[in-house]
Amino acid sequence: MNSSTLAFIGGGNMAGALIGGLIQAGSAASSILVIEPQAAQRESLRQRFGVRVYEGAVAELGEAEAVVWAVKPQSFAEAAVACAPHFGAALHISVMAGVRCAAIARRAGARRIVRAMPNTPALIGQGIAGLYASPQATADDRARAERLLNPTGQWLWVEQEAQLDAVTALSGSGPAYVFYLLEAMIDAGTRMGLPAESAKRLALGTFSGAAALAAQSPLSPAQLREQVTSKGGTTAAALDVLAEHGVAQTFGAALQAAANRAAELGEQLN
Ligand SMILES: NC(=O)C1=CN([C@@H]2O[C@H](COP(=O)(O)OP(=O)(O)OC[C@H]3O[C@@H](n4cnc5c(N)ncnc54)[C@H](OP(=O)(O)O)[C@@H]3O)[C@@H](O)[C@H]2O)C=CC1
Ligand SMILES: O=C(O)[C@@H]1CCC=N1
Repeated sequence: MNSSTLAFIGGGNMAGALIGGLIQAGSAASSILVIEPQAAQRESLRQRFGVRVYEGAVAELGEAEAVVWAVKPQSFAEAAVACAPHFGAALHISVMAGVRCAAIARRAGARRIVRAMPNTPALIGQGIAGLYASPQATADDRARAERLLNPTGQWLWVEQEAQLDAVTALSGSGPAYVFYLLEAMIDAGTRMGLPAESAKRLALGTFSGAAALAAQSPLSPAQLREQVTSKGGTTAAALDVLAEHGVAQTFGAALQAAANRAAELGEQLN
């Protein structure tokens, strides 16, 4: 990463993950500035990474060649009013769920925009993000966004902006579904008599092992599931209960609700 100035608007979880990755990848701390209203967050970012932190919009935003929008969608309008007067001709990269390029262009005066939808495993370099570039973004802009995301894990580009709502529903919110299943499996194991620590280890090992197998195997997830499922055996008994309760359909409905919410957050800002 080169050392031209990068400005983060919002210094919470996602900004912290991205900044941590950039610093580890060799970016100079002095090239990163963060606007963050919470004193505790500012202090944490300053101590962990040595970046420049400010409570509110400052003239230094004009130095930024790239701006990263990492506030909640509901905070974007107010933040844009405060910051927009200071921006130069920067590339704008947004990680905000739902907020459309059109709204970022209109409210922040941005022209070249890349939207990214990362997820929290980015905190340990094992995230996966979807990226979308506005038609005005250049090849250099895309490369810059890739350099921002690289240290946090994997990324892929989508062709249509609306597809980012599906990315948000699947992988942006996705870690929460995995944690939810983990909690349920650990609880069940504990109720069936395992020590809590053992149940946790077994559940975690099962998730990481199954994910690694699915990633490496030429077989589809459905075929891998069939390999586990002996006729008349234990897995079949469990899967019958999941089917009776329509768990696959429920998952479908849950992801659709997340995508709808992303679209709604976007519409509120148009
Ligand atoms: N968490 C996740 O898993 C993911 C989040 N995202 C997106 O990333 C964005 C940030 O999420 P996350 O990091 O979790 O949220 P956080 O709440 O941790 O961070 C946002 C920070 O921005 C601050 N803020 C509020 N208003 C302003 C302002 N006017 N100027 C500057 N900073 C401001 C907030 O302060 P205060 O608390 O006072 O409001 C808060 O500290 C969201 O848009 C979300 O959709 C994307 C992918 C995954
Ligand atoms: O829950 C949210 O709105 C954010 C976006 C994706 C993950 N967290």
